[in-house]
Order: sequence, then C-alpha cells, then structure tokens
Amino acid sequence: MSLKVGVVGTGMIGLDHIRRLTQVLSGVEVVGVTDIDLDRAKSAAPKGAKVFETPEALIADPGVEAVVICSWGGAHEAQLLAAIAAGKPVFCEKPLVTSEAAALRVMDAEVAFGRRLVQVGFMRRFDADYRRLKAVIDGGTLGAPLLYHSTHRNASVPEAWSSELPLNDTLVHDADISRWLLGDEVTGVEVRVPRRNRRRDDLRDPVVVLLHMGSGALVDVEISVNIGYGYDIRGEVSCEDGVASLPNRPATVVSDKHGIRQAIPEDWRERFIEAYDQEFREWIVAAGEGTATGPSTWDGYAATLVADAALRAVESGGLEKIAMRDKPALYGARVAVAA
Ligand SMILES: NC(=O)C1=CN([C@@H]2O[C@H](COP(=O)(O)OP(=O)(O)OC[C@H]3O[C@@H](n4cnc5c(N)ncnc54)[C@H](O)[C@@H]3O)[C@@H](O)[C@H]2O)C=CC1
Ligand SMILES: O=C1[C@@H](O)[C@H](O)[C@@H](O)[C@H](O)[C@H]1O
Repeated sequence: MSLKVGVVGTGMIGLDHIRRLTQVLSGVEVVGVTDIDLDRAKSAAPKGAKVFETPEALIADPGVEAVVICSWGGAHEAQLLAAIAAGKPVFCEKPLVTSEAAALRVMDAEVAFGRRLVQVGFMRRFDADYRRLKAVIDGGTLGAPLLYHSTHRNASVPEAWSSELPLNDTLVHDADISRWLLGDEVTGVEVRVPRRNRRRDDLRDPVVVLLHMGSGALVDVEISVNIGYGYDIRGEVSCEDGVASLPNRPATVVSDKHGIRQAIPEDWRERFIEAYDQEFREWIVAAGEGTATGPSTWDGYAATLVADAALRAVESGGLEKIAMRDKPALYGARVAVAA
C-alpha cells in the first residue's frame, strides 16, 4: 500500500521533492498538489494527481493521507495547524515557522493532539557524512566538544532576498545541526557583520554568528549567500583530544591544463541529494504509521528562537539570550543544560 501524499507549494524544492516522491522512492504516491500560483501547480502535478485550489482543500481531502509543505516559511503555520487539526502526518520544509509565537501555537496544537505528526526538513541530520561525524563525537574518544565551526555558503540567492533571510531562512540549518551534533541547546547568540559582498551590496551578507551552547561550547557560523563559486558546506568539531571534520564530497577528479580539481556542488539540491532521499524514506515509514520521526516541532521551535535572537543581535550588537519553554514529554527527554 502506498502512502497518498499531497504537496503544498510547487516552487524549487516542491518540484524537487515531487521528483523524488514519484521517480526515486517507493511506498508513496503524490495524489494532489497546490500552489498560490495555480499554473505552477498544474505544470508540477504528476500524472493522475489532482490540482487543489487551496492548501485547506488539499489537506482536508480524504484521499490525502499525509501532507508535504514546501511553501514559503511565513505560510507554514496555517498549513501545519490545518494538517494537525485533520490528524494527518506532515513533512514541513524548514523553517518550521518564522516567529516564536507561531512555533508555540504549532507545538500546543500537536501536544493537544497527543502524537507527533510534524517532521521538519532539517535534512542534514540524514546526511551520511553528518551522521558519521556525530557518531565520532558521541563515541567520546575525542573528549568533550569545545568548538564547532560551521560554514554555510550559497553561490547566490534570488533577487527578492532581503537581509533577514540569511538569519531566519539559512541559519536555521546551522542552529539545528549544532544542537544535534553537540547534543546541546543554544542559550545565546551574537552576530558580527563584515564588509558586504560586492555581488549583492543591497544585502547584509556575509554574516558571522556565534552560538553560545548550554555546555559552554561555542559555535561560529559563516553565512555567505552570494559566494559565487558554488554551494560549500563545511563543519569541524574541535574537541578536548582531537578534531573531527566533514569530509569533502567525493567528486570525479578532473586533470587538464588548468590543474587537478574536483567540482563543487551548484546548490543544495546537488549537495544534499542523498540526504533528502533518506529523510523522505524515513518519513514515509513514520507517516505510514500515522506519526513522524527525526527533527520535530521542538527542533523547529529551537531553531526559530536562534533566528529571532540573531535578528535581535544584529540590532543590539550584543549577546541575545534565549529562554526555552519546558520541553513537552511528546518530544522526549530534555537535553541537560548547564546553569
Ligand atoms: N531543506 C532545504 O535545504 C531547503 C528548504 N527550502 C525551504 O522550502 C520552502 C520553499 O522554498 P523554495 O522552494 O526555495 O521557494 P520557491 O519560492 O521556489 O517556492 C515556494 C512555492 O510556494 C508557493 N507558495 C507560497 N505561499 C503559498 C501558500 N500560502 N499556499 C500555497 N503555495 C504557496 C509559491 O507560489 C512558490 O511556488 C522554504 O521554506 C525554504 O526555506 C528551500 C530550499 C532548500
Ligand atoms: O534551505 C535552504 C534554502 O532555503 C536556503 O535559502 C539556503 O541558504 C540553504 O543553503 C538551503 O539548504
């Protein structure tokens, strides 16, 4: 039996997820799509799928068993609340939502429902290299993690991007992966802004973000969204007795008159292709059982708090503290945070 899925938002990642759900993965069928741009939804609809006029109609349809949200961050809250009200498992692209208040409303609704329904698209947690890196840190042979260096470079971003987006759309990945890798919570955020990249001097880009973790570890994040040369994601954990790093992606080695070199991925679709496949494999199994796995509403909330604090820190120039609510039992044991 295939899981019957409806997709909300058929832009860049919506199209890529429809491709993997229809051409790569098994046990799933895309039975419906919708987008505020109905022409886009029509051209994205796989053969036999229904085009719905609104997300509400798609989510409420009895033929849709589970929902995939790929609309803009600001639209996620209403669509998540509708899916939870319908009791349907929902995969929601990051960011979960774009404000603390919205995250709390989604969490309250899911807790009241009484079962996890929401999985957030933090695909790095499903990437084989990040998983091996975490296994080394958790193995304990390198001692306690002290510093994590997270580099997040995009070749370019759409013209419409504003200066908030590097902090509330891009940084959420680094916030989430830092919490997950170090098994820790972020307690404070600082931001420094160097000179701007000439490619987009209308944008606050790059930015350097310092995450203060509960254990006392520090995470420095470089966010550069117009680096030009490619999509370059790096990570290095510096521990008491050694250092563990993400490897370079395996790529064909080309030798010619310019030298010996390996290609750099163009964007997230290429760099994380296997990770997205794996996050959906695991989601399809969980959603088929009426629930969710991996990154939860709690994790989406934590990343949203970091984004909010980073936006405040840009203005204040200082350390912006983060206070989390008590973790509901639905999301498992609370991570121990030093006083
Ligand atoms: N996990 C990852 O690596 C990535 C995640 N994303 C996330 O996926 C989401 C979508 O991003 P993109 O596909 O890049 O954007 P996009 O702009 O290419 O596509 C978004 C689509 O959603 C539609 N839409 C917006 N609001 C809607 C609403 N209320 N109802 C129905 N449709 C609506 C738009 O018309 C558009 O077709 C964002 O939250 C983004 O942060 C995007 C790229 C990579
Ligand atoms: O999630 C993603 C995009 O939405 C975001 O805009 C990019 O900066 C990230 O690198 C990508 O993974």
